[in-house]
Order: sequence, then structure tokens, then C-alpha cells
Amino acid sequence: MTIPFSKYQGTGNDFVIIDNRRLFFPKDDTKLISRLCDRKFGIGADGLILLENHESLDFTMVYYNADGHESSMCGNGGRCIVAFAKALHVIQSTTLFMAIDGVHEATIENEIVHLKMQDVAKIDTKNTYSFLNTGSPHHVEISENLSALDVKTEGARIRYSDLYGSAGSNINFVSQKEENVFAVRTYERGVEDETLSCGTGVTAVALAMHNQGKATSNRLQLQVEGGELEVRFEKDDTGYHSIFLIGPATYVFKGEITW
Ligand SMILES: N[C@@H](CCC[C@H](N)C(=O)O)C(=O)O
Repeated sequence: MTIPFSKYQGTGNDFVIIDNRRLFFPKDDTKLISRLCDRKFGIGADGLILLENHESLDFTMVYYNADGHESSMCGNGGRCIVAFAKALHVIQSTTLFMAIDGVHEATIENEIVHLKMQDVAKIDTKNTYSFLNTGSPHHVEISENLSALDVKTEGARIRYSDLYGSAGSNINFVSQKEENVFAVRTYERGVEDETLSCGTGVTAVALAMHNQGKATSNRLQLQVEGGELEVRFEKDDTGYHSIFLIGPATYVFKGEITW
């Protein structure tokens, strides 16, 4: 069997992306997917994404974490599949596509993708953290010493705690740099490690910081280990809407696996 693939990254969150419009990919083969994502025994990636046909929209995005299991929305993966769809000539510079959390609108120009995220009506804020769903579940917590933090150990402790049960959560640690600028490090569920960036994660951080009154603007800069992202949004009585995740989505290389 031969599987052609492309590798893309969005601020260092990296993905194997496969054109599955002919539905040839064995979608239930968890071992194969985790092997392809393995950094020593495979191509290496935080996740694998399939691009498939959709009956009325431009395409469907199917997202798997590096552990081989299909998961909830991936913001950086969403930006990368838009770049991939453009390279395949499936889209030009604007698109509407389907993902697990519903329809997404996006534009791409010079590798910069503006991806519309799902509306967020509810943010649970406790003493030390906020929890919200931006397409994937996110715990957001301020860290006094972000650069020295052992994100893998501390993230795993919270992810597997009674707080989130068997479903778990992604865990984001945040440090405020300026009024509307935040540094973020994320432990990703399904990768079970820190990644260099998480799109739904920085979206959650931006909304949580605004909701807690720590940010004044509706355009926040998020510094992640792999680069910089921007989140824009509107807020009214129903919550946060018109949320956009903005940043680069970059082609890395392509190849094919044969076995
Ligand atoms: N990398 C992602 C989030 C991917 C999903 C996450 N690991 C989960 O299972 O919830 C992003 O950029 O949003």
C-alpha cells in the first residue's frame, strides 16, 4: 500500500495531511495513524488530518491526535488544511469547510490563514483557572514562572485529575506580557506532551483573559513556543462570537509511505 502525504506546520504544531477524497485511507487503523505520527518510527507529527469531499462545502476535515484517535477540533490543523486545500486547487483564497465541531469559514493570503472558530457562550471561571470549549476542551491557568514550568508533568497532573475525568482536557499555562499580549504553553491531550502551539488553546486563553478582565482589547497577541498568533473576537449578551484565529500555515515537505 502507498500513502502520499504532505507535512504542514502552524507555529510549530505539525501535521501529516492526506488527500483522502478517494476514501482509500484506513481510518480505523489507530496503530497506523500513531505510527505515522511517531517522531522516531514514523514521519513525526502532533496529529494527522484527512481532507475529504463534502456534499455542499469545499471539503471535510477529519482530525486525529498523535495517539491515533480521532479527536475534537484542531485550530492550527484547521489553518494548515486550508493551506493544503489551496495547494491542491480545491479552494482559492476563501473557503467554507466542515470539521467535527461544525462549519468553518477561512481566508488565506501569503500563508496567513484567518480561521473562524465556533462561538463560545460559556466560560467557567474558578479561583485559579478557567475552563471553556473552543472546539476542543481547554483549562486555562496563570503561571507565575512560565519559562521554568515543567509543562508535561504539571499538564498531565491536571489533565488526569478528577477535574476532567476520563475525557480529560488540554491544559494551557499563561503569563501576561503586556496589556493585550500573553505568552502561552500548552499540554495537549492525545499528544500527552507539550506542543509548540495549540490553536484552540490560544483561542481559549484569549477569551478567558478577556472574560477575567485581564485584557482590554478584542484583538489579542498570543506568543507560543513556535511563534505568534492573533485572536480577534466580538462579545455580546450571548457570549463570544465572530472569533478568528490568525497566523501562518506552512508547507514543510511531502512524500509517500509504502509498505
Ligand atoms: N493542536 C490543536 C488541538 C488538537 C486537539 C486536542 N489535542 C484535543 O484532543 O483536544 C489545536 O491547534 O487546536
